Amino acid sequence: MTKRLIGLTGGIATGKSTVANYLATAYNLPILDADVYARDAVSVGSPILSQIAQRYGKSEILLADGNLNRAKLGEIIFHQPEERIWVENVIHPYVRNWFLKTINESSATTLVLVIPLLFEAGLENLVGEIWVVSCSEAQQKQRLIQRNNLTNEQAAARINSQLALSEKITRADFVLDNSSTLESLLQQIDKVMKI
Ligand SMILES: CC(C)(COP(=O)(O)OP(=O)(O)OC[C@H]1O[C@@H](n2cnc3c(N)ncnc32)[C@H](O)[C@@H]1O)[C@@H](O)C(=O)NCCC(=O)NCCS
Ligand SMILES: Nc1ncnc2c1ncn2[C@@H]1O[C@H](COP(=O)(O)OP(=O)(O)OP(=O)(O)O)[C@@H](O)[C@H]1O
Repeated sequence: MTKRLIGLTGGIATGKSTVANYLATAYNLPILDADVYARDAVSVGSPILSQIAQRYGKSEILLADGNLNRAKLGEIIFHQPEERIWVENVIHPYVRNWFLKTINESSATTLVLVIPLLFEAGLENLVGEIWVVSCSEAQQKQRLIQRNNLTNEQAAARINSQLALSEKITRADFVLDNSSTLESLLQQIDKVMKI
């Protein structure tokens, strides 16, 4: 039987995790999260973390305990597009393989794949339908600043590293508008799940 593969994307901090948490609790759906796989890719002792350390210098990019200094790598890749592309080229194949392996091994009939960079990384074909979670640009920036404790400039750099949300909306099968209350968002999810 073919599996229903829901690709959940949107801009940074527009509400993907909020939607995924609801799909997990209310619909008991398994959630596969690209950010989790991307973290796994750079775990202590991994070949990918070694490559990153080699490029940026161990003392520069690793914390005292050997973990990746994520804030430091973020400062680099969200300000230098060529470095972002380099990092993506080493991490994305790992993430893609993890998705393929997990989908293959799962006995679930419906799976939710949370992929922030679904369009940017050309992963449209991995999923059967694309849901885009949206809100206004001002809300997105505000939520990002608040949740990650970023400056206005840092938040803008992250947002600008991604394909414009307006463009993602045009490529969606379903758009979930998260510019209002949580309740309104959950109602929209229930509606789409009934289709
Ligand atoms: C730069 C890193 C270390 C910053 O870590 P941090 O803990 O601050 O953020 P986290 O990993 O939770 O990501 C938060 C969000 O940032 C955005 N983001 C992450 N990487 C990218 C990128 N290469 N381009 C655009 N946006 C990105 C996504 O919306 C993501 O959901 C990390 O994001 C990273 O390793 N990025 C490169 C790998 C990647 O492309 N990951 C995206 C999923 S495959
Ligand atoms: N309707 C809403 N009203 C107010 N705040 C919200 C709403 N929906 C989500 N938020 C808040 O906005 C922030 C971003 O939401 P969430 O973490 O779900 O986004 P995300 O798209 O998964 O982010 P990322 O791209 O970083 O993984 C969180 O702090 C969340 O609590």
